[in-house]
Amino acid sequence: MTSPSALAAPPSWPASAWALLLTMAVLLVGGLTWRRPAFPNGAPRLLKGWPVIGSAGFFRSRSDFLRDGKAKSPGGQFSFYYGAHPIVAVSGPSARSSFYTTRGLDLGAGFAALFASAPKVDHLYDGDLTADFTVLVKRFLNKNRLEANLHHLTTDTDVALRKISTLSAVEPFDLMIGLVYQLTHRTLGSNDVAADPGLLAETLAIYGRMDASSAIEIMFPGLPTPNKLKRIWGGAKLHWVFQKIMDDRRKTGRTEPDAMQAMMDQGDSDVVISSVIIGALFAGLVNSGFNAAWILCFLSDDAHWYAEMRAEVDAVVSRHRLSADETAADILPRLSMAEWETEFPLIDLGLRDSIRVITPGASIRKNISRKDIKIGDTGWVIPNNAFAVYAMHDVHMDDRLYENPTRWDPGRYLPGREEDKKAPHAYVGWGSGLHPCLGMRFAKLEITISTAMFLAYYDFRRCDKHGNDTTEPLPSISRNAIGAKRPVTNVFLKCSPRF
Ligand code: HEM
Repeated sequence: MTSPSALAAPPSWPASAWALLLTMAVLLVGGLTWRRPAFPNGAPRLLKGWPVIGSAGFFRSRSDFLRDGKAKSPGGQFSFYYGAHPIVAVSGPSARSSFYTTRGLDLGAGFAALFASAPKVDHLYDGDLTADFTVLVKRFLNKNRLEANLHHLTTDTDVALRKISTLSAVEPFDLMIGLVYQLTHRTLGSNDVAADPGLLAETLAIYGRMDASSAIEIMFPGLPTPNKLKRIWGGAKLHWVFQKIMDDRRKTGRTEPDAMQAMMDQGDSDVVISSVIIGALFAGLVNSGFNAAWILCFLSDDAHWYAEMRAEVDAVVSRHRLSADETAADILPRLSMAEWETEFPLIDLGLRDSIRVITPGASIRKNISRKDIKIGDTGWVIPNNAFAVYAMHDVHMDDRLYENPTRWDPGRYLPGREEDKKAPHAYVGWGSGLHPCLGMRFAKLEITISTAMFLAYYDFRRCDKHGNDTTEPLPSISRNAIGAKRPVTNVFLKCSPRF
């Protein structure tokens, strides 16, 4: 038997430490392997991955991993493990239809388990966060609320655009991500944050630090990984900021016509309110901010669509002008919601194709139906309790549907081409089937406003970081990322005022 003094003796410590580590590793491997459910016979062929961690490529280079796996597998369907999670990767038209339309394939459960880059608040919350979030987002994004809030969107955009320096190069991603964050607070968050540049910057920075999802955290959901601790800390810090605002409102009796107040008035707890706001801001940031900026980049690279969309905006401005001395800044904020939604069809197509081109990654579901689910007519199944993933590129980059698919080309949706209608669920950029995006109306509204006002206020062209003209092609898009990203190198724009 080892005596206590022997344990304390310096030479024996490294050996004991190694033994302890080894034991932990064996327990971890054993535990994981033991917990891994086996794929039943009807599941697609299992792709062999690493022991314990499984197929790390799903995390490191998702698009390549799913493309290669499809190419190597009979019928394009395959199974793999990611840590303890059994996952079936589906592809092709028939599999896509069943992925998007089968009840029992749950979006929230898939997202919760295989995504880990949002601030984490669920440890504070004992209800069904996903279900509550969905109900509240639907409530706050209805037409009347959006309409009542419209003046904030145009005023905030006006203020942000007027701050643009016409002397130096403008980096569109910081500009648009900051603006979208502010507009999302106006609509689904707190006016106190939206109106305070300091609070906006402080809280936006917390999301910025959360950009990277952690492979280890997803593989080993029980471990307190640094990423998980960072997300918990981020969620807590955001909650404290929002709680302070709510306390102040209660103490002073001050009210605001915003989502935070509406939830306070109906008696939601502070944690529910923070959780909904944090989730909504995250949904806005990961998609809307990037698209708002990418559209400007694509326009700066495409003289035809730049001229067409600028003319569309100018025609709207002329149509609504009441006197000769009015500028676009006087006219555009007067537009009603219906006018914003119907008078900019080309900007809408620009956004549609931006989403198709820049959104990498995969849609995720979990089979919670308690039985195996058939993958279309492929003959394979998604086993009960397994996850299913569908890579967006499988359809969006299919050159049998989309001509020259990596090119941004809003004209591909116009009558005569209508490439997105060539097959069922051929466009999944706003979701499809059972899970259309619940934020689409708001996202379209804010991106139409930011793009139209940018085109109305400035002429712009690509430049380098010193403001000199450049003919360099647009930098490429990180297709292997898990969500939308900035370009791999910075893009800059030189802006000249139009009035
Ligand atoms: C350009 C901006 C946006 C794009 C491209 C986008 C895209 C999508 C897509 C593709 C899905 C379906 C995901 C899947 O099938 O796995 C989705 C779902 C969803 N989106 Fe968006 N989204 C955007 C903005 C927003 C905003 C601002 C919100 C507001 C909070 C939001 C809230 C949601 C919600 C709650 C769902 C889940 C719907 C469900 O569970 O059925 N989205 N979105």
